[in-house]
Amino acid sequence: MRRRFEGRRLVIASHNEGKVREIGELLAPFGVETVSAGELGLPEPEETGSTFEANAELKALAAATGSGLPALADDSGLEVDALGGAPGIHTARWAGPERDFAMAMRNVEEKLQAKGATSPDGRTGRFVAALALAWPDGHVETVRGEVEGTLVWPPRGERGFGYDPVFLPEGMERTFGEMPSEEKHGWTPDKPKSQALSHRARAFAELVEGCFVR
Ligand SMILES: O=P(O)(O)OP(=O)(O)OP(=O)(O)OC[C@H]1O[C@@H](n2cnc3c(O)ncnc32)[C@H](O)[C@@H]1O
Ligand SMILES: [Mg+2]
Repeated sequence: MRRRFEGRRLVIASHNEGKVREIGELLAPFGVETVSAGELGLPEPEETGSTFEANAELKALAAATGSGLPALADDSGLEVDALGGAPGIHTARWAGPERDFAMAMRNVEEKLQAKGATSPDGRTGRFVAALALAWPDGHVETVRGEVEGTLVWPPRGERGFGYDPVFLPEGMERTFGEMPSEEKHGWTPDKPKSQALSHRARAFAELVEGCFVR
């Protein structure tokens, strides 16, 4: 049994604007008042975990204990099969301190080229997201969502954030960078969770089942 979120206010424990926006969209139908870690002036904890789940949990717990409110964190990344699962939990770091995603996408592409990965089946990977919902008393609920796809080059589309323009989700014709965010989510609370498309929406659909009532 998951612990249910019964408050009014929830901290979105992320300093990534793109994520804060997407999580806000996913939460909107639940009538929860959200505030981001940045707006509360909470520090960005060091991500010392060796899994997405561990990093999501440490970010959520830091925000929940720092604010006295329940907090939802997301740790996510891109795993490229031909690169042995890299960049994985280091996906943000590949963009450098300036968070330069044009450079990060180029870097992934150069590594794929160096492996001779030119055909789509040599360029498979997935986006992974772990979501952790933590309470100030230290209780945490954690879920994971994944979406398989292929890496395209050159980047396509101006929407979304991060690596979205190079990620073509399986069975789709447009990259995440070309989709409006409703399509990237693929899910609203009136739909079965199997409709969720993005890693984040898949994880969220799993989490709300036990933790949120509309
Ligand atoms: O830790 P917080 O403050 O939440 O923000 P962050 O950007 O550092 O987030 P992560 O540590 O979880 O790193 C995730 C990386 O994966 C990328 N990423 C995650 N989800 C993505 C998505 O839906 N589309 C594109 N890129 C994504 C994102 O741009 C980051 O570089
Ligand atoms: Mg981070």
